[in-house]
Amino acid sequence: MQTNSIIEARHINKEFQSDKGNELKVLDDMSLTLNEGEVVALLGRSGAGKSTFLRILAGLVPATSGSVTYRGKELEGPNPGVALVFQSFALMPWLTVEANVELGLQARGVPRNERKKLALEALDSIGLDGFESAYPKELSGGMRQRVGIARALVLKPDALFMDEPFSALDVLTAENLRQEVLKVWSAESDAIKSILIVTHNIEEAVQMANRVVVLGSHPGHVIAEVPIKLDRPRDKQSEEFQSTVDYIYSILTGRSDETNARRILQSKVRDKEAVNKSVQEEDLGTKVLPDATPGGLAGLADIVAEHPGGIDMADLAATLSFEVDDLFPLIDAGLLLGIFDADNGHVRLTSLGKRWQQADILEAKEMFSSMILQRVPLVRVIDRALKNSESKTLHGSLILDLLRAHHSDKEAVQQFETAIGWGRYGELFDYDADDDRLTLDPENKASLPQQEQEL
Ligand SMILES: Nc1ncnc2c1ncn2[C@@H]1O[C@H](COP(=O)(O)OP(=O)(O)OP(=O)(O)O)[C@@H](O)[C@H]1O
Repeated sequence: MQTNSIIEARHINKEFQSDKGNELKVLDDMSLTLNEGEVVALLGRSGAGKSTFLRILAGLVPATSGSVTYRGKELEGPNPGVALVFQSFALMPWLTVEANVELGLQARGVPRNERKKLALEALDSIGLDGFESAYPKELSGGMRQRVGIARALVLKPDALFMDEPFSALDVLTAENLRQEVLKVWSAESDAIKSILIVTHNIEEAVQMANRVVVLGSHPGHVIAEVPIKLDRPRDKQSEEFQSTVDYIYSILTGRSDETNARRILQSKVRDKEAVNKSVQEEDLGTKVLPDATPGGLAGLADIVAEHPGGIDMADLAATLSFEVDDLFPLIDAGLLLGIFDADNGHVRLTSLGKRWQQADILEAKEMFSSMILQRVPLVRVIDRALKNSESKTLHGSLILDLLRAHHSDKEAVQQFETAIGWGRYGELFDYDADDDRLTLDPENKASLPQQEQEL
C-alpha cells in the first residue's frame, strides 16, 4: 500500500455564529491525514461535527483557523481531488440516471461522447448497467444511492467522501452497497484512491475502514485513531471483529479512556488464548452432550436403585409415564458419567452409581464434579480455561464458538447449557447470561489429577 498523503488538515478550528449572535465552537484543533490507498472512517455521535469537518476538507466550508492542503497545496475553494456522496441522494429528478451521472463531467467541460463513455463505465462498476435511461423516481432507495455513488465515481476522484451514505437504506441494501463500494475501491482500476466516510455506526466503520478516527463532542475533537488490521473481506461474526467493535464502543461512550479500552480488548484476547490453550487434544466434535439435568439423573438413579437386578428401559419408561425416547438423554448421560450400565435395554446402577445415589448432598456434588471432570471433555475445557484465565472469568461466547465449529447452533447452545447446569451443580463454575460471563466457583480449587484419583 502506498502512503502518499492526499489531503492534510492541520489544527482545524470551526466556530459558527448562533442565531443570538453567540459564537458556537463546533471543532477544536482537529488534524487528519488521508493517504492514498486507505479508507478512513470519521466516527462520532450526532452533532460531533463530522459533517462540518468533512465539508471543510472538501473545501465547501472555510475553517475558522487551521489549514487544509490537497497534494501539498493549500485549498482556496472546493477541493479538486474530492467527490461527495450524501445520505440524501441529491439527484436531479428531471434528469435520467445517465444525465445525473454526467452532470459533474459537464461542469468540467468534458465533451459529450467522452461523458457518455465515462458515465456508462461508472454505472456499470456500481451495478447500474441497464438503468441509464430510468428517472430517479423509478428507482428504489438503494438504486438511487448507486446513482449517487456513480456520479462521484465518474469524476475519478483521489478521495471519495461519503457522508452517512448508507443510513437511509434498509439493512440488506446497505450491506450490499458497502461491499460494492469496497469492491470498487480495491479494484486495480484508477476509480478511487481513498475513501473518507462519515458514520455513527461502529460496525460500518470497522467493516470498511483501515483507520477509524473517533470524535468526541462539544466541541468536536479527535479522541482516538484506531487502525483496523482485520483481513478483508471482514467477518462481522468473528471474535476479532466484535472485539474491535467493543473496543471502539468503549472509547466512543467514554466509559473508558483509550488505555482502559485497550485493557478490555487485551483481556478478551487473553480469554481467547486461555480457551484455545484449554482445548488441547479434547474432542468436542464427535459426541453431543445429552440434554439431561443433574436433578433428572438423580431422580432416575433413585428409581433404578429400587431394582437391584436392573430394569428394562421400557418398564422404566412405563414407571415414569415417559416415552422411551424421552428417557434416552438421561440414560445416555448416566452411561457417559458411569452411573448406569446398560445391556440389551436393561439398565443397572454401577457401583459408582450406587455410591452416588446413597451419598448425602455435599458428597454427591463432590462426586458429580469428579465424574464430569473425568468424563466430559466440554466441562474439562471450561474448567481449564477458567483456571487458565487471569481473572477466573471468561466470555461464554468463546466456548459457544468452539462448539459451533463442530455442531449446529441449536446443538451448540444445548450442550453449552447442559455443561453449565452440570458445572453449577458440581460447584465448578457458574454462568451469568446477562453479561455472558462464566466464573470459576470459589469452591473449585481441585486440580484434575487429584479428582481422578478420588474416583
Ligand atoms: N451552518 C451552520 N450554522 C450554525 N451551526 C451549525 C451549522 N452547521 C452545523 N452547525 C452545528 O455544528 C454542530 C455539528 O454539526 P455537524 O452536522 O457537523 O455534526 P455531525 O457530527 O455531522 O452530526 P449529524 O450526524 O447529526 O449530521 C451541530 O451542533 C450543528 O448544529
